[in-house]
Amino acid sequence: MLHKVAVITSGGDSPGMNAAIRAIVKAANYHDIEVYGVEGGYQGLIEDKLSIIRTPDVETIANKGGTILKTSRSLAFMDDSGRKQAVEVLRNYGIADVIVIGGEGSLQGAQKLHELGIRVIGIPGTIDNDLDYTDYSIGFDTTLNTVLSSIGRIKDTGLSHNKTTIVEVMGRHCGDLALFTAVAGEGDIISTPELKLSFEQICEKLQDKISKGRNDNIIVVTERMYDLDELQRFIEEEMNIEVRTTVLGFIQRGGEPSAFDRILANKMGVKAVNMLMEGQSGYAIGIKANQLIEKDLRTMLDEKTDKQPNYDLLDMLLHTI
Ligand SMILES: Nc1ncnc2c1ncn2[C@@H]1O[C@H](COP(=O)(O)OP(=O)(O)O)[C@@H](O)[C@H]1O
Ligand SMILES: O=P(O)(O)OC[C@H]1O[C@](O)(COP(=O)(O)O)[C@@H](O)[C@@H]1O
Ligand SMILES: [Mg+2]
Repeated sequence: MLHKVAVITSGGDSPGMNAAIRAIVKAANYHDIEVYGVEGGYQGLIEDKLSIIRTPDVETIANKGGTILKTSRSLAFMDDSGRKQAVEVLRNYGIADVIVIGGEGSLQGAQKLHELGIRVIGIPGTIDNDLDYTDYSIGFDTTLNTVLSSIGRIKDTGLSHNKTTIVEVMGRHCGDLALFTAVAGEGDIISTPELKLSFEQICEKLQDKISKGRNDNIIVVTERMYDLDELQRFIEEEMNIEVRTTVLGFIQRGGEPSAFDRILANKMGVKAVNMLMEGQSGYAIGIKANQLIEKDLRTMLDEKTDKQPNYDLLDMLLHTI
Protein backbone atom coordinates (compact mmCIF):
# COMPACT_ATOMS: atom_id res chain seq x y z
CA MET A 1 0.00 0.00 0.00
CA LEU A 2 1.24 3.45 -0.92
CA HIS A 3 1.21 5.79 2.10
CA LYS A 4 3.80 8.42 1.27
CA VAL A 5 5.17 9.96 -1.90
CA ALA A 6 7.79 12.65 -2.44
CA VAL A 7 7.57 15.12 -5.31
CA ILE A 8 10.57 16.88 -6.82
CA THR A 9 10.89 19.57 -9.48
CA SER A 10 14.35 19.57 -11.05
CA GLY A 11 16.37 21.38 -13.74
CA GLY A 12 15.04 24.53 -15.39
CA ASP A 13 11.62 25.59 -14.11
CA SER A 14 8.85 25.34 -16.65
CA PRO A 15 5.34 26.82 -16.64
CA GLY A 16 2.91 24.11 -15.61
CA MET A 17 5.13 22.51 -12.98
CA ASN A 18 2.84 23.96 -10.30
CA ALA A 19 -0.23 22.57 -12.01
CA ALA A 20 1.45 19.15 -11.94
CA ILE A 21 2.28 19.51 -8.23
CA ARG A 22 -1.34 20.48 -7.55
CA ALA A 23 -2.67 17.46 -9.42
CA ILE A 24 -0.27 15.11 -7.62
CA VAL A 25 -1.16 16.43 -4.16
CA LYS A 26 -4.90 16.39 -4.81
CA ALA A 27 -4.89 12.91 -6.35
CA ALA A 28 -2.66 11.52 -3.60
CA ASN A 29 -4.60 13.11 -0.74
CA TYR A 30 -7.84 11.81 -2.24
CA HIS A 31 -6.40 8.31 -1.70
CA ASP A 32 -5.09 9.22 1.80
CA ILE A 33 -1.50 9.31 0.59
CA GLU A 34 0.77 11.85 2.24
CA VAL A 35 2.84 14.05 -0.09
CA TYR A 36 6.27 15.37 0.83
CA GLY A 37 7.47 18.31 -1.24
CA VAL A 38 11.23 18.39 -1.76
CA GLU A 39 12.54 21.94 -1.84
CA GLY A 40 15.11 22.74 -4.52
CA GLY A 41 15.36 19.64 -6.71
CA TYR A 42 17.80 16.79 -6.07
CA GLN A 43 20.02 19.12 -4.06
CA GLY A 44 17.17 19.65 -1.60
CA LEU A 45 16.71 15.90 -1.33
CA ILE A 46 20.37 15.44 -0.41
CA GLU A 47 20.08 18.27 2.10
CA ASP A 48 16.93 16.81 3.71
CA LYS A 49 14.63 19.68 2.71
CA LEU A 50 11.32 17.85 2.82
CA SER A 51 8.00 18.97 4.19
CA ILE A 52 4.43 17.77 3.93
CA ILE A 53 2.22 19.58 1.43
CA ARG A 54 -1.53 19.20 1.53
CA THR A 55 -4.42 19.96 -0.79
CA PRO A 56 -5.20 23.40 0.76
CA ASP A 57 -1.57 24.43 0.06
CA VAL A 58 -1.94 23.81 -3.66
CA GLU A 59 -5.51 24.81 -4.47
CA THR A 60 -4.53 28.17 -5.96
CA ILE A 61 -1.20 27.46 -7.68
CA ALA A 62 -2.29 26.08 -11.06
CA ASN A 63 -2.00 29.48 -12.75
CA LYS A 64 1.45 30.29 -11.36
CA GLY A 65 4.65 29.95 -13.39
CA GLY A 66 7.89 28.59 -11.90
CA THR A 67 7.67 25.97 -9.17
CA ILE A 68 6.56 26.49 -5.58
CA LEU A 69 8.97 23.70 -4.62
CA LYS A 70 11.91 25.57 -6.17
CA THR A 71 14.41 23.74 -8.34
CA SER A 72 18.14 23.39 -8.98
CA ARG A 73 20.86 21.86 -11.05
CA SER A 74 22.61 19.63 -8.51
CA LEU A 75 26.21 18.60 -9.08
CA ALA A 76 26.21 16.51 -5.90
CA PHE A 77 23.42 14.29 -7.28
CA MET A 78 25.60 13.44 -10.29
CA ASP A 79 27.84 11.45 -7.90
CA ASP A 80 27.08 8.05 -6.41
CA SER A 81 27.71 9.40 -2.93
CA GLY A 82 25.20 12.24 -3.38
CA ARG A 83 22.55 9.84 -4.64
CA LYS A 84 23.16 7.40 -1.78
CA GLN A 85 22.70 10.29 0.63
CA ALA A 86 19.43 11.20 -1.13
CA VAL A 87 18.16 7.62 -0.78
CA GLU A 88 19.18 7.60 2.88
CA VAL A 89 17.10 10.77 3.45
CA LEU A 90 14.06 9.18 1.78
CA ARG A 91 14.43 6.00 3.88
CA ASN A 92 14.57 8.07 7.06
CA TYR A 93 11.14 9.48 6.20
CA GLY A 94 9.85 6.04 5.28
CA ILE A 95 9.37 7.19 1.69
CA ALA A 96 9.83 4.63 -1.07
CA ASP A 97 7.96 6.43 -3.88
CA VAL A 98 9.01 9.56 -5.76
CA ILE A 99 7.64 11.62 -8.64
CA VAL A 100 10.21 13.71 -10.52
CA ILE A 101 9.10 16.59 -12.76
CA GLY A 102 11.89 17.83 -15.01
CA GLY A 103 13.78 17.56 -18.28
CA GLU A 104 16.13 15.00 -19.70
CA GLY A 105 18.79 15.35 -17.02
CA SER A 106 16.18 15.08 -14.29
CA LEU A 107 14.81 11.91 -15.85
CA GLN A 108 18.36 10.48 -15.93
CA GLY A 109 18.45 11.19 -12.21
CA ALA A 110 15.04 9.52 -11.78
CA GLN A 111 16.35 6.37 -13.46
CA LYS A 112 19.31 6.35 -11.05
CA LEU A 113 16.92 6.54 -8.09
CA HIS A 114 14.93 3.64 -9.57
CA GLU A 115 18.15 1.61 -9.85
CA LEU A 116 18.77 2.30 -6.15
CA GLY A 117 15.46 0.69 -5.23
CA ILE A 118 13.20 3.75 -5.01
CA ARG A 119 9.93 3.54 -6.97
CA VAL A 120 10.00 6.44 -9.40
CA ILE A 121 7.76 7.96 -12.06
CA GLY A 122 9.05 10.84 -14.23
CA ILE A 123 6.98 13.66 -15.70
CA PRO A 124 8.52 15.71 -18.54
CA GLY A 125 8.81 19.38 -17.55
CA THR A 126 10.99 21.51 -19.80
CA ILE A 127 10.39 24.45 -22.10
CA ASP A 128 12.84 22.99 -24.64
CA ASN A 129 10.62 20.07 -25.77
CA ASP A 130 13.85 18.16 -26.33
CA LEU A 131 12.62 14.72 -25.24
CA ASP A 132 12.03 12.51 -28.21
CA TYR A 133 9.71 9.97 -26.55
CA THR A 134 6.96 12.55 -25.99
CA ASP A 135 5.31 14.97 -28.42
CA TYR A 136 5.10 17.66 -25.72
CA SER A 137 6.72 18.43 -22.40
CA ILE A 138 5.03 20.62 -19.78
CA GLY A 139 5.99 24.26 -20.37
CA PHE A 140 6.74 24.15 -24.08
CA ASP A 141 3.34 25.44 -25.19
CA THR A 142 3.41 28.38 -22.77
CA THR A 143 6.92 29.35 -23.83
CA LEU A 144 5.99 29.07 -27.49
CA ASN A 145 3.10 31.47 -26.87
CA THR A 146 5.43 33.87 -25.06
CA VAL A 147 7.86 33.76 -27.98
CA LEU A 148 5.04 34.43 -30.45
CA SER A 149 3.72 37.42 -28.54
CA SER A 150 7.24 38.80 -28.01
CA ILE A 151 7.96 38.57 -31.71
CA GLY A 152 4.65 40.30 -32.39
CA ARG A 153 5.91 43.30 -30.42
CA ILE A 154 9.29 43.27 -32.09
CA LYS A 155 7.50 43.15 -35.44
CA ASP A 156 5.69 46.42 -34.66
CA THR A 157 9.04 48.18 -34.41
CA GLY A 158 10.51 46.32 -37.38
CA LEU A 159 7.55 47.35 -39.54
CA SER A 160 7.64 50.95 -38.34
CA HIS A 161 11.37 51.32 -39.03
CA ASN A 162 11.84 48.90 -41.92
CA LYS A 163 14.37 47.13 -39.77
CA THR A 164 15.66 43.57 -39.75
CA THR A 165 15.82 41.86 -36.35
CA ILE A 166 17.57 38.72 -35.17
CA VAL A 167 15.61 37.04 -32.36
CA GLU A 168 17.30 34.33 -30.31
CA VAL A 169 15.05 31.81 -28.56
CA MET A 170 15.90 29.11 -26.01
CA GLY A 171 15.82 25.38 -26.63
CA ARG A 172 19.33 24.26 -25.70
CA HIS A 173 20.18 21.88 -28.59
CA CYS A 174 16.61 21.49 -29.76
CA GLY A 175 15.09 23.68 -32.48
CA ASP A 176 11.43 23.08 -31.59
CA LEU A 177 10.81 26.55 -30.13
CA ALA A 178 12.15 28.24 -33.27
CA LEU A 179 10.55 25.70 -35.56
CA PHE A 180 7.06 25.88 -34.06
CA THR A 181 7.37 29.69 -33.96
CA ALA A 182 7.84 29.71 -37.72
CA VAL A 183 5.03 27.22 -38.31
CA ALA A 184 2.77 29.43 -36.17
CA GLY A 185 3.45 32.21 -38.64
CA GLU A 186 6.13 34.33 -36.97
CA GLY A 187 9.71 34.66 -38.11
CA ASP A 188 10.64 35.13 -41.76
CA ILE A 189 13.84 33.13 -41.67
CA ILE A 190 14.65 30.44 -39.10
CA SER A 191 17.82 28.60 -38.27
CA THR A 192 17.80 25.68 -35.83
CA PRO A 193 20.37 23.04 -34.88
CA GLU A 194 18.46 20.63 -37.15
CA LEU A 195 18.43 23.05 -40.07
CA LYS A 196 21.42 25.29 -39.56
CA LEU A 197 21.92 28.10 -42.05
CA SER A 198 25.33 29.65 -42.70
CA PHE A 199 25.71 33.44 -42.50
CA GLU A 200 25.77 33.48 -46.30
CA GLN A 201 22.56 31.43 -46.54
CA ILE A 202 20.81 33.79 -44.14
CA CYS A 203 21.84 36.74 -46.33
CA GLU A 204 20.64 34.98 -49.49
CA LYS A 205 17.20 34.39 -47.92
CA LEU A 206 17.14 37.97 -46.69
CA GLN A 207 18.00 39.27 -50.16
CA ASP A 208 15.13 37.28 -51.57
CA LYS A 209 12.70 38.82 -49.05
CA ILE A 210 14.03 42.33 -49.65
CA SER A 211 13.74 41.94 -53.42
CA LYS A 212 10.07 41.12 -52.82
CA GLY A 213 9.57 44.34 -50.85
CA ARG A 214 9.99 43.02 -47.28
CA ASN A 215 12.30 45.27 -45.27
CA ASP A 216 11.16 44.27 -41.79
CA ASN A 217 12.33 40.68 -41.61
CA ILE A 218 12.68 38.67 -38.43
CA ILE A 219 15.36 36.00 -38.26
CA VAL A 220 14.65 33.46 -35.50
CA VAL A 221 17.62 31.42 -34.30
CA THR A 222 18.03 28.81 -31.57
CA GLU A 223 20.41 29.73 -28.75
CA ARG A 224 24.05 28.52 -28.72
CA MET A 225 24.33 28.36 -32.52
CA TYR A 226 26.01 31.64 -33.41
CA ASP A 227 27.99 34.53 -32.04
CA LEU A 228 25.09 36.98 -32.48
CA ASP A 229 27.32 40.08 -32.66
CA GLU A 230 29.23 38.47 -35.49
CA LEU A 231 26.04 37.47 -37.27
CA GLN A 232 24.57 40.96 -36.95
CA ARG A 233 27.77 42.60 -38.22
CA PHE A 234 28.03 40.16 -41.13
CA ILE A 235 24.47 40.88 -42.30
CA GLU A 236 24.89 44.64 -41.89
CA GLU A 237 28.09 44.72 -43.93
CA GLU A 238 26.99 42.20 -46.55
CA MET A 239 23.52 43.68 -47.11
CA ASN A 240 24.20 47.31 -46.22
CA ILE A 241 21.20 47.41 -43.86
CA GLU A 242 20.71 48.14 -40.18
CA VAL A 243 20.06 45.08 -38.01
CA ARG A 244 19.03 44.76 -34.36
CA THR A 245 19.32 41.70 -32.13
CA THR A 246 17.01 40.62 -29.29
CA VAL A 247 17.79 37.70 -27.02
CA LEU A 248 14.48 36.74 -25.42
CA GLY A 249 16.26 34.96 -22.55
CA PHE A 250 14.43 34.31 -19.30
CA ILE A 251 11.33 36.18 -20.45
CA GLN A 252 10.56 32.81 -22.05
CA ARG A 253 10.69 30.58 -18.98
CA GLY A 254 8.29 32.22 -16.57
CA GLY A 255 4.70 33.37 -16.69
CA GLU A 256 1.22 32.00 -16.41
CA PRO A 257 0.99 28.53 -17.92
CA SER A 258 -1.27 28.08 -20.93
CA ALA A 259 -4.44 26.00 -20.73
CA PHE A 260 -2.68 23.30 -22.74
CA ASP A 261 0.19 23.03 -20.26
CA ARG A 262 -2.12 23.11 -17.27
CA ILE A 263 -4.30 20.33 -18.62
CA LEU A 264 -1.28 18.26 -19.68
CA ALA A 265 0.24 18.73 -16.23
CA ASN A 266 -2.99 17.69 -14.55
CA LYS A 267 -3.35 14.54 -16.60
CA MET A 268 0.28 13.54 -16.09
CA GLY A 269 0.23 14.31 -12.37
CA VAL A 270 -2.83 12.16 -11.72
CA LYS A 271 -1.43 9.35 -13.86
CA ALA A 272 1.86 9.39 -11.95
CA VAL A 273 0.02 8.86 -8.64
CA ASN A 274 -2.08 6.06 -10.14
CA MET A 275 1.00 4.32 -11.53
CA LEU A 276 2.75 4.38 -8.14
CA MET A 277 -0.42 3.05 -6.49
CA GLU A 278 -0.24 0.13 -8.91
CA GLY A 279 3.38 -0.47 -7.87
CA GLN A 280 4.90 0.66 -11.17
CA SER A 281 8.37 2.23 -11.23
CA GLY A 282 11.03 3.30 -13.71
CA TYR A 283 8.69 4.97 -16.20
CA ALA A 284 8.37 8.40 -17.72
CA ILE A 285 4.91 9.60 -18.69
CA GLY A 286 4.57 11.16 -22.13
CA ILE A 287 1.98 12.10 -24.70
CA LYS A 288 1.91 10.70 -28.22
CA ALA A 289 -0.87 11.31 -30.73
CA ASN A 290 -2.90 12.91 -27.94
CA GLN A 291 -2.73 9.81 -25.72
CA LEU A 292 -0.81 9.58 -22.47
CA ILE A 293 1.92 6.94 -22.70
CA GLU A 294 4.22 5.15 -20.25
CA LYS A 295 7.79 4.89 -21.44
CA ASP A 296 10.37 2.73 -19.70
CA LEU A 297 12.99 5.20 -18.47
CA ARG A 298 15.99 2.99 -19.22
CA THR A 299 14.80 2.31 -22.77
CA MET A 300 13.99 5.97 -23.33
CA LEU A 301 17.40 7.12 -22.15
CA ASP A 302 19.23 4.37 -24.08
CA GLU A 303 17.33 4.88 -27.33
CA LYS A 304 18.08 8.52 -27.85
CA THR A 305 18.07 11.51 -25.64
CA ASP A 306 18.10 14.16 -28.37
CA LYS A 307 14.87 15.19 -29.98
CA GLN A 308 14.68 13.95 -33.53
CA PRO A 309 14.11 16.74 -36.03
CA ASN A 310 10.45 17.13 -36.79
CA TYR A 311 10.73 16.46 -40.49
CA ASP A 312 7.03 16.98 -41.27
CA LEU A 313 7.19 20.47 -39.87
CA LEU A 314 10.55 21.20 -41.48
CA ASP A 315 9.22 20.07 -44.81
CA MET A 316 6.11 22.18 -44.47
CA LEU A 317 8.25 25.17 -43.56
CA LEU A 318 10.67 24.76 -46.41
CA HIS A 319 7.75 24.95 -48.79
CA THR A 320 5.99 27.87 -47.18
CA ILE A 321 8.53 30.47 -46.05
N1 LIG B 1 23.20 11.41 -15.63
C1 LIG B 1 22.66 11.89 -14.51
N2 LIG B 1 22.67 11.16 -13.37
C2 LIG B 1 22.12 11.63 -12.24
N3 LIG B 1 21.55 12.85 -12.13
C3 LIG B 1 21.51 13.61 -13.22
C4 LIG B 1 22.06 13.19 -14.47
N4 LIG B 1 21.88 14.18 -15.36
C5 LIG B 1 21.27 15.18 -14.70
N5 LIG B 1 21.02 14.85 -13.42
C6 LIG B 1 20.42 15.68 -12.37
O1 LIG B 1 19.30 16.38 -12.89
C7 LIG B 1 19.52 17.80 -12.73
C8 LIG B 1 18.81 18.55 -13.81
O2 LIG B 1 19.34 18.21 -15.07
P1 LIG B 1 19.47 19.29 -16.23
O3 LIG B 1 19.95 18.58 -17.44
O4 LIG B 1 20.25 20.45 -15.74
O5 LIG B 1 17.99 19.87 -16.41
P2 LIG B 1 16.68 19.22 -17.05
O6 LIG B 1 16.33 18.04 -16.25
O7 LIG B 1 15.69 20.32 -16.93
O8 LIG B 1 17.00 18.90 -18.47
C9 LIG B 1 21.03 17.93 -12.73
O9 LIG B 1 21.46 19.12 -12.14
C10 LIG B 1 21.44 16.71 -11.91
O10 LIG B 1 21.25 16.94 -10.54
O1 LIG C 1 18.87 28.51 -16.37
P1 LIG C 1 20.20 28.14 -16.88
O2 LIG C 1 20.90 27.20 -15.96
O3 LIG C 1 21.01 29.32 -17.28
O4 LIG C 1 19.98 27.28 -18.19
C1 LIG C 1 19.49 27.78 -19.39
C2 LIG C 1 18.88 26.63 -20.13
O5 LIG C 1 17.71 26.21 -19.43
C3 LIG C 1 16.63 26.16 -20.33
O6 LIG C 1 15.90 27.39 -20.23
C4 LIG C 1 15.70 25.04 -19.96
O7 LIG C 1 16.42 23.84 -20.00
P2 LIG C 1 16.08 22.61 -19.08
O8 LIG C 1 14.59 22.47 -19.08
O9 LIG C 1 16.77 21.45 -19.71
O10 LIG C 1 16.58 22.86 -17.71
C5 LIG C 1 17.25 26.05 -21.71
O11 LIG C 1 16.39 26.50 -22.73
C6 LIG C 1 18.46 26.92 -21.54
O12 LIG C 1 19.48 26.54 -22.44
MG1 LIG D 1 17.01 19.74 -20.34
